Amino acid sequence: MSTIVVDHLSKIYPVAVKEAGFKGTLTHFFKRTYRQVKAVQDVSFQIESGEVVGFLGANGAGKTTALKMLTGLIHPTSGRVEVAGHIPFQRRSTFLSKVTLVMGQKQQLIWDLPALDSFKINGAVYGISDRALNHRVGELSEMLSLQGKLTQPVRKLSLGERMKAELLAALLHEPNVLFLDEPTLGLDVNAQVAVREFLREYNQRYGATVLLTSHYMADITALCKRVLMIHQGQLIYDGSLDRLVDRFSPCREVKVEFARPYSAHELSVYGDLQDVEKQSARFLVQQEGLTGAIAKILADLQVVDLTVSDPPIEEVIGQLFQAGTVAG
Ligand SMILES: Nc1ncnc2c1ncn2[C@@H]1O[C@H](COP(=O)(O)OP(=O)(O)OP(=O)(O)O)[C@@H](O)[C@H]1O
Repeated sequence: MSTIVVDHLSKIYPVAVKEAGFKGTLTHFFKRTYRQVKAVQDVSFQIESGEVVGFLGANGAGKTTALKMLTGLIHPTSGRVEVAGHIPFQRRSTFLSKVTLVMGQKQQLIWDLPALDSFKINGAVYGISDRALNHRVGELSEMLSLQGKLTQPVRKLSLGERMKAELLAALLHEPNVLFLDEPTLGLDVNAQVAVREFLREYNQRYGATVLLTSHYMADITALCKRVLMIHQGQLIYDGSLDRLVDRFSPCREVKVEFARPYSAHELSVYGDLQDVEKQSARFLVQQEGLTGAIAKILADLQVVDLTVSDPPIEEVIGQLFQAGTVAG
């Protein structure tokens, strides 16, 4: 059974336009003109109970807007959304008790209080008994390896511990539909892995349905078999991650530091040049040509350091769009 049903969903934001200067301010004051930002355009998909789905798109593609409509924070301009059998924007308590939204860049825990105190406040808001709350905190803090960290003020926790405590707070009411917007944003690699492992275990233990956005491809590959890809508000891909990667010959990111400066013109023959600074450069190189490209860079140029990594997901997506390899 589909837990999430999105049917021809659109969101248009009216944005006031103001011309520069005093005249512009005066005109704006008396008669406002608006332009329309089509943040989400005619998007349809369904997510089955227990699925973990990655929601991909470059900055400004419309992911957060879609998540806000799915959680009832904003009203769609048109189309229909149903989550766990509810219309989100009605904000019924039966709906709110089933879903949670975690935004990596926003925090709900109170900075100067121990996380445990914030949990008690959340518990009261959701009407969770002390006994049930203690049990839930014990279970989740064990899964998140947070024991002993919940009685110190949140400001004293590391970023990774704080994100885990944020997750704990967001899951106290036992939601089974999780909307996660960049849950690993800014975390170091170990903390990213810990959060990922937790999400996998939570999904398996509680059969939770998860829709996840992340700029870290590793989050998506570790957790999601299926991905939705949104571009300029439109859904351009809905299918398996494997098929997406198969369809696009993956690139690697090659960062090089040189002993002397080279011009962009000189460097452009070694790969798809992304940035050049004084004595460093960053390329995207197709996987199959990687060894040859590195050998040529090392042979031709005065290299001090060279690293190869996965490119940021936005660039992978950007490449996909440029190459026109992803069709609707
Ligand atoms: N409240 C708003 N008013 C006007 N325009 C908005 C508003 N919120 C978002 N937008 C615009 O809608 C578009 C989609 O934004 P959204 O935040 O949904 O993208 P996103 O995919 O989540 O991006 P990011 O990865 O950068 O968070 C962007 O052009 C953005 O500027």
